[in-house]
Amino acid sequence: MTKNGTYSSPPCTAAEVDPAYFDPLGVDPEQARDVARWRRAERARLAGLREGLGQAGRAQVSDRIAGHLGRVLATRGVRRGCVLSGYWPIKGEPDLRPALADLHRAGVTIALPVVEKRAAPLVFRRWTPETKLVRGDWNIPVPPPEADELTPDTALAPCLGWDGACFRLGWGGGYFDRTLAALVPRPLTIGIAPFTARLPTIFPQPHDIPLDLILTEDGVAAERKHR
Ligand SMILES: Nc1nc2c(c(=O)[nH]1)N(C=O)[C@@H](CNc1ccc(C(=O)N[C@@H](CCC(=O)O)C(=O)O)cc1)CN2
Ligand SMILES: Nc1ncnc2c1ncn2[C@@H]1O[C@H](COP(=O)(O)OP(=O)(O)OP(=O)(O)O)[C@@H](O)[C@H]1O
Repeated sequence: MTKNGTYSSPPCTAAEVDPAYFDPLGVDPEQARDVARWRRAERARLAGLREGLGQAGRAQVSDRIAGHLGRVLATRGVRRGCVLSGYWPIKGEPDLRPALADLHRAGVTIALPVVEKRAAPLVFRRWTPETKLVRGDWNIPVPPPEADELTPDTALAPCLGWDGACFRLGWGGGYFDRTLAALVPRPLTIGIAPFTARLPTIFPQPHDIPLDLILTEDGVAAERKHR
């Protein structure tokens, strides 16, 4: 600490030593509060927008995303023996469960995310079409505790909102960011969302980790060239 109360080394150093470390002192508290408030309002607006698509509109979005997913995964080398984490859709998220079942039949090992500890990285557990799910945190159906724990090499991340730099706005728990910060090597990450959930920017904060690509009903809508 220097005499004017600032630290003599930049706040990013700790995160470089341990990528799971996120320094709250690296954030201007006033700006962080403004962004948090804006995100809360955007989450409500985006959830309403998705609601407005109606069941039929959402089903069409889901089917079209599923149609693109196979090709994107094949291009990225996801095949038999790979571990892909999906998600069990909640609150109008695109429903890719039929695609997950198809991938399972094609020999891809499927996992689902589980909140086993609040404010901690997600755990991934094996799912097959025969798995009897149990109610997890936030009532999200999850594989039972005895299902194998896996490390995904590819992860699907449902997005409430997304931007052109591949940043994701989720439900506000920070779970995907914490998980990606802790996973070395980082899996290939694919954000899943309707195209209309696009934002000019999510005002990325130091803890936000961009995804590798965003897949919408129109196909790949954003992509990072360098991982
Ligand atoms: N289908 C699906 N499964 C998923 C996710 C997802 O986005 N979709 N997640 C993706 O990460 C994880 C669960 N994410 C969660 C995110 C927030 C809260 C939660 O309790 N939210 C509080 C607000 C928290 C806050 O603002 O600090 C709430 O709404 O009451 C729970 C789980 C894992 N599984
Ligand atoms: N690596 C991290 N370490 C500590 N806290 C983190 C980390 N990543 C995110 N958080 C905290 O989580 C909170 C929510 O983050 P954010 O608004 O980005 O959520 P989100 O990505 O939309 O949610 P989710 O991933 O659960 O859908 C923030 O207050 C942030 O400080």
